[in-house]
Amino acid sequence: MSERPLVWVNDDDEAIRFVLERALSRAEYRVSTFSTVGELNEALTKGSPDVILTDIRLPDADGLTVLDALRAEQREIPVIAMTGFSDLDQAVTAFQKGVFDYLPKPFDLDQVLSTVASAVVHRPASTRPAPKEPDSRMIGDSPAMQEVFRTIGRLSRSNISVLITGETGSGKEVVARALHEHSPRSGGPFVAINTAAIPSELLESELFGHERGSFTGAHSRRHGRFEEAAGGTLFLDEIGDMPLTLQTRLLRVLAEGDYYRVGGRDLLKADVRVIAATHQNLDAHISDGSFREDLYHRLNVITISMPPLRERTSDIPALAEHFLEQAAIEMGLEVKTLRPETISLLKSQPWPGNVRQLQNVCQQLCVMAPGEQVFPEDLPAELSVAGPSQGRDDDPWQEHLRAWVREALPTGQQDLMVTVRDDMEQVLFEEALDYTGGKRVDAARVLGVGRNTLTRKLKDRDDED
Ligand SMILES: Nc1ncnc2c1ncn2[C@@H]1O[C@H](COP(=O)(O)OP(=O)(O)OP(=O)(O)O)[C@@H](O)[C@H]1O
Repeated sequence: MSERPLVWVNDDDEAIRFVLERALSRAEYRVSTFSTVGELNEALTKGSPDVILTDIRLPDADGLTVLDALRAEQREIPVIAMTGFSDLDQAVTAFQKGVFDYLPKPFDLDQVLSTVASAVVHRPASTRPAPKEPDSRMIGDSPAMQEVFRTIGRLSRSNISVLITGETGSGKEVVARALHEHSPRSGGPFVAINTAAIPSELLESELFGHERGSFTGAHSRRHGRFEEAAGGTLFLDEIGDMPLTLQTRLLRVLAEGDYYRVGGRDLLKADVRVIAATHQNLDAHISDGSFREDLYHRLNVITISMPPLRERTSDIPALAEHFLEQAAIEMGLEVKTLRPETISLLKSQPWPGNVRQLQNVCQQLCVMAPGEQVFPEDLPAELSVAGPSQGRDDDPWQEHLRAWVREALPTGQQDLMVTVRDDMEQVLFEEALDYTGGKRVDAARVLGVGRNTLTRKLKDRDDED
């Protein structure tokens, strides 16, 4: 997952800083605030935001001078200017100096957010944070994953379109990267775009680029993802969310092999292999008319279906080990290991968030688990055990028992019944005696067994000890 975009706000009015910081943080941006041009310039020597929002009239200098500083260093960070003393001249000057957009105060917060969103999407590729080198190792011993590996292997000499289906977090992007890395295009770029994350009105220019002035806010020519991915692979994630008009355009580009930037006249060659992914049922979208059937067939030359994690629980130990190690390296902490009973518990979870959810749990454990070994009780609360007292047929403890049995049987372990019964009695006796303050008569009553039975069993245990 990429990092949240960083927005720097420069305004000498504390109330404005407060309001903007709150609104932007709620919209999932990271925010830093400054109150003078000096402070902002100082910060620019050490860091680089994705977008700068600056007042023009600041106590020490004109806020627009930041544009001169950025230009001198050839840094293309979009700057949005704000001012309470707006007039046409000032707006014109701001645009001439190269601001991304201009917001006269008092502004509407929704307008600020949409302008920032648009600046983030259209910032030049060079200012986007370099994607973290992904650990492209794909883990999975389960038969289902072995089948996925075989398909990737079979496709390694081809450039055909692949549609990857599977629940969210099941590893679709990992598969897309693997397909790219094992393809004749591996020397070219791998460019991913999440169709669902980009406002539909910006998606066309995001994909195909635009010419300067082709629409409001298009202040300079921009290369689209098709151009960025030339010679490589374009990964279209969440393809099911693509608006119909754009589906038509995409289909035409894929069929004809060339396209124009938005507002452009130069015909560009679409030199990409397209891999698409979806967690949705595209058949249903085709039936209700929200997805084009002809585009579906063009994208879906081969389908790879990612099985959900809960259907390949045998992958959990290796995945967890990998994620615990990765988290420890990233955070500079010691590598933790899972106790066998913790693994059994993890295997019995429903994993609605799939591999990504397991990855998050491992990151959490890396920081929070107290010791080097991770015990079941160290797991986050949502993975903890509910007792049988809740009386549901699918209570997790039965699932844990099931997972334990499944694990124990192939190891050749004998006397499973005896082991389980002894452990169960031990827990029941201890808890009941604890509850009744050590009174055996009462403990036998609450457990629903005869007093003599309880006494005999306790004696047997004492003798064994
Ligand atoms: N088999 C695997 N081996 C190692 N890491 C994996 C594997 N599968 C998934 N991951 C990791 O789990 C996380 C989620 O995977 P990925 O982003 O590929 O899922 P996705 O199906 O594309 O999700 P979404 O539907 O939300 O886009 C990523 O950090 C990825 O590196």
